[in-house]
Amino acid sequence: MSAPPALAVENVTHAFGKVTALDQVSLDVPRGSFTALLGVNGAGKTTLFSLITRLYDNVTGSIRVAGHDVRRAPGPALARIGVVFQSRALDPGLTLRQNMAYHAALHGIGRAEARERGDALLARVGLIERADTPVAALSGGQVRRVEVARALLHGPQLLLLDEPTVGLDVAARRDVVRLVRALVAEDGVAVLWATHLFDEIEATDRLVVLHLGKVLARGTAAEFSGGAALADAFVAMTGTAPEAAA
Ligand SMILES: Nc1ncnc2c1ncn2[C@@H]1O[C@H](COP(=O)(O)OP(=O)(O)OP(=O)(O)O)[C@@H](O)[C@H]1O
Repeated sequence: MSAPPALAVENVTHAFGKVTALDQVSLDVPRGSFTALLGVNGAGKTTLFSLITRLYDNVTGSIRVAGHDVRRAPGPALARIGVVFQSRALDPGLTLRQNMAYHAALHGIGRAEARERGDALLARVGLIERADTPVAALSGGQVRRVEVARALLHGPQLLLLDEPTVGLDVAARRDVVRLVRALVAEDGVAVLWATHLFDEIEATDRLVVLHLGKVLARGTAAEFSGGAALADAFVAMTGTAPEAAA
């Protein structure tokens, strides 16, 4: 039997009162793949991430991480997930190394191993020279790269990123995208990348289009756009104005 995917979401529905944020959502992220989750504001991306990471209990359906159901086996499932949320996860007054040590301790990683892994990951994201600098002195793009390193401390198979380039300038966006794609290609990490920015998606990427809580399309970006620009295909499918989709 082949190994289960890094993430398998089946028929997940979630409502906030009368608002159905997710409606029978199914998708998967194969091991070692980059999958883009494309949706404009209110699509349900953050709600989905909150269910995968058990901030919310999923009400119906199932979510499995490398075969482990997040409700029935939360420990093994969560141990395999790294997350970069929209909100900042680092203490700005602490240095990069101190932040890494703190998060390693939260994962129960011993001091010596934490230092070794923390430094290796800071090197991986190109910031080892800044290891003893406070996070407050970094640029927005550098902070994002440290957040990626932090999310990888416990060696997860699946990395979730919720609109990680929002608020960054063009060069910093490009660096973060490149870094995460390299983690997939070279380190075998599986990535689910939530975004509303079409230019972050490449033709060969696996793509899930989420709109108003429903999955409207799954496949490669090229299959979805059928030769047209991705934004045009999205607007044609959803009727959402280009301004909102930009
Ligand atoms: N805590 C909450 N209480 C009530 N409604 C919520 C809550 N969180 C999300 N919603 C609603 O659920 C729907 C999906 O929101 P969600 O934040 O998951 O979308 P999103 O794709 O992440 O969009 P954004 O990029 O704006 O965060 C929206 O209609 C939103 O208003």
